[in-house]
Amino acid sequence: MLTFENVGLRYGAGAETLRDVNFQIEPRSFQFLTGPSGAGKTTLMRLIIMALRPTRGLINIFGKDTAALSNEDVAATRRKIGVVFQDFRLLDHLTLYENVALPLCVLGREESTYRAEVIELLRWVGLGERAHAFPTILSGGEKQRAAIARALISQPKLLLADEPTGNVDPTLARRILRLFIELHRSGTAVIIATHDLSLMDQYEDARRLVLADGRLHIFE
Ligand SMILES: Nc1ncnc2c1ncn2[C@@H]1O[C@H](COP(=O)(O)OP(=O)(O)OP(=O)(O)O)[C@@H](O)[C@H]1O
Repeated sequence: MLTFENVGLRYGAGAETLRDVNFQIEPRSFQFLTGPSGAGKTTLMRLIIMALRPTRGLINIFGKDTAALSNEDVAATRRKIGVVFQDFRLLDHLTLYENVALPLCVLGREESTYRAEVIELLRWVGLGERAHAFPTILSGGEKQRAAIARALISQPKLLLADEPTGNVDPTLARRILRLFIELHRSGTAVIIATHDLSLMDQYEDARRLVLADGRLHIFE
């Protein structure tokens, strides 16, 4: 469902941040993306969601060459990808329910068609009681789980999560990992960017994509 072929990315005039990156992501697969701080994990995720264009190489997603996509196709492709950003990106003036419902609301869906789905998803991430709270009064872990719910509401085929356990204690990190594993078992491909070795050790079946010196090394 996603292929990188000889992808390079250079910011400005400096050296390449990513070099000759080659990998494939299969449907229903689970992988950790790891590497030292500054290795390019966020950059790689931004390439996948087409927030950045590669300096060279080919990126093919859901069977299409991303270089050939029209703006409309880019928007349609992004709707198939759920993203949990490092900084959550919740809107503070909306309740959790409204934040999670937003992607569907933007698509013009009637609230009656999704209300139950949003409540169910908030329950699934353990925030059923917090549906009408505003993000400003939530803990880091609660915001994290709300951001996960929002990424999942459109039932994406591919989920990207950037340091999804960076702000939570080990118990909550385990719980969040279990949510991602459950999601993967229900058919979504999952890529989790993380530095957290103990988190990766909890799911040894996962592939590891390791960035170092701009190159990607794959451990099946
Ligand atoms: N917009 C930008 N312009 C110039 N350089 C950038 C930009 N964004 C990132 N970089 C540089 O690219 C490199 C990779 O950054 P990136 O954020 O992708 O790393 P990361 O592996 O996600 O790091 P971390 O684990 O600390 O989040 C770093 O050297 C960073 O300074």
